[in-house]
Amino acid sequence: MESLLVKIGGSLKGAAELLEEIAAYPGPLVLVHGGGPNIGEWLGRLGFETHFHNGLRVTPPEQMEVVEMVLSTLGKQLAHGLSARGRNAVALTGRDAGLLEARLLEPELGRVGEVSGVKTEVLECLIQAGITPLVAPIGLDGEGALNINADTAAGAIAGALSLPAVFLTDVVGVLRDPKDPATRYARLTRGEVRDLVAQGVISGGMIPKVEAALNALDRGAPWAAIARGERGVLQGVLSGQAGTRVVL
Ligand SMILES: Nc1ncnc2c1ncn2[C@@H]1O[C@H](COP(=O)(O)OP(=O)(O)O)[C@@H](O)[C@H]1O
Ligand SMILES: CC(=O)N[C@@H](CCC(=O)OP(=O)(O)O)C(=O)O
Repeated sequence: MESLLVKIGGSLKGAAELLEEIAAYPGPLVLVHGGGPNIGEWLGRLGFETHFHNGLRVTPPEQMEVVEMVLSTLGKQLAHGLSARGRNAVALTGRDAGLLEARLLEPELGRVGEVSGVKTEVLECLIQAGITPLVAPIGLDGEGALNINADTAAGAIAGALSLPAVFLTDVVGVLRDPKDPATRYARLTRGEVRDLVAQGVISGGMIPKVEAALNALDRGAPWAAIARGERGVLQGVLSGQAGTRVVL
């Protein structure tokens, strides 16, 4: 069975149904998870205000520790959820074995990074050993941890490992009308993506997803798709029945 990189959106909050689906996949998987809603919730509880700029969370240094704590805990919870369902999983962040080298994106965004290098060794070792790695999107530069959008991290890792990239989220794919699941695009080219972003049809959290899908393809992923994290989705995406395939 084909190896896949699967990105789990924070919007899915590790739903039991999704864990069942992922645990049951018969082939090797590398998982990258988000956690945006949980990060927002914890920042709020701790009295921090949170702002987004072009879909990225502005992350002042004093909030970075919270981001890292939330993502690390979420990774461990997901690893437990999968291990308990018979798929042994280990949760990592970009700090482990130098996995995600990053650089500061724009100083005005605070500790927000983009991936500058992926050290794939630890992922390859775990896959070889039959263990599923889960990666939280924390990168490292010379100063310490950087907050990376999880879609961006997933695209970079899929490219580095030459794995198909499957972005699981809370919608069935890219939609012409975000409120109507019947308007799903089965396939989108780079040019079509660019037009839909310019028209405002693709907005918010969908922008980093389509960009990450294109980036993964540019870096060597054989294919990329965006689909809803539900039972049967991985087979659906593999057969081309579910989700939106992004092509070059
Ligand atoms: N054209 C579009 N089609 C589908 N969803 C869209 C579109 N434009 C914006 N979105 C939004 O993108 C969201 C998915 O991104 P996001 O909330 O960041 O998810 P995740 O946490 O899974 O990464 C959808 O729930 C929807 O509100
Ligand atoms: C820089 C940046 O925006 N980082 C994201 C990282 C988590 C993420 O991307 O989670 P989702 O997949 O749930 O959106 C954040 O702080 O929310």
